[in-house]
Amino acid sequence: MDKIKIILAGPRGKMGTEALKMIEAASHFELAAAVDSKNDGVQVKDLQGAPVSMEAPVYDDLERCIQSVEADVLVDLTRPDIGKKHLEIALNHGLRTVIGTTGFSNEDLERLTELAQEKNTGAIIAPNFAIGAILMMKFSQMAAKYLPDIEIIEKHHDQKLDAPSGTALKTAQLITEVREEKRQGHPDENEDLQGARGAELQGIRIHSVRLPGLVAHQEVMFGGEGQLLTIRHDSMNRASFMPGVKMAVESVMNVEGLVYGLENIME
Ligand SMILES: NC(=O)C1=CN([C@@H]2O[C@H](COP(=O)(O)OP(=O)(O)OC[C@H]3O[C@@H](n4cnc5c(N)ncnc54)[C@H](O)[C@@H]3O)[C@@H](O)[C@H]2O)C=CC1
Ligand SMILES: O=C(O)C1=N[C@H](C(=O)O)C[C@H](O)C1
Repeated sequence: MDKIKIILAGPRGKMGTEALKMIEAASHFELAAAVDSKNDGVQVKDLQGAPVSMEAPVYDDLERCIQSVEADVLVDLTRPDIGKKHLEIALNHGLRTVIGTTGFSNEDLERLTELAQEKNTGAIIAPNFAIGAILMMKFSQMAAKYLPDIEIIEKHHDQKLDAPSGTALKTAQLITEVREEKRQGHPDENEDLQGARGAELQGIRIHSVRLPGLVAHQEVMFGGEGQLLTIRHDSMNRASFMPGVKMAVESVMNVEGLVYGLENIME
């Protein structure tokens, strides 16, 4: 079997450095190049935190990288504004893409779904690669059918740029597929301090906590008469995401159009 040749965007980041280790350890993956915001022309092995044996060039521009190296898949682990641009560039070049970067709006998803169709190219946007988090979202969708009063509390490290998290948005979206829109709380409820009740998506409340010491955590709370159900997932480190990144890279080789969420490719 030919190796899957990967361009990794964001190789110096918390996720990127972990992804480099995963690529190096997978015998059927090969790093074709990396795209960084700087370090154009250096070798990946010379980046801080990179495996010392990784011989692949660094580019500071994705377009030029795609034109210069032979690759099968782009993996993007950068930042919201860059991830969107990168997916657009990759699709325009017909390059299959796995996006772990979060911060995509519904409008972004609609536009990029159309572009993937138009360019006849497969792509996966995975708001969360951790298998346990996918299960947490699926279990929450199941529970929402029976307990429709729901509050999502997501907790992340204080370097996170987007709020709410991609996982919280995806969880809420999955729940809206099975739950009628519903106003929660008292009909006369008033927010005496703006934001006290969190963000709102079709009546579901979403609260974002940002603190040093946290990695990535989410609780979905369901309230019923005389009972509470809490479904919770914790990622303690970035290694927790890597089996999902690996699965996404393998799967994107056979995907048509844009797939939003790893649950769509898990058996
Ligand atoms: N889908 C998932 O399971 C997960 C997704 N994430 C998301 O992945 C993204 C990255 O997260 P972290 O690694 O924690 O962030 P980070 O801040 O540690 O890393 C981001 C990296 O992107 C680089 N970057 C910025 N502009 C760039 C450009 N133009 N080209 C190439 N690289 C560029 C930065 O230099 C930095 O090294 C975030 O959007 C985060 O929300 C994070 C963890 C899990
Ligand atoms: O920024 C992070 O760290 C994470 N981002 C993703 C999200 O926004 O849901 C996935 C995970 O929660 C970690």
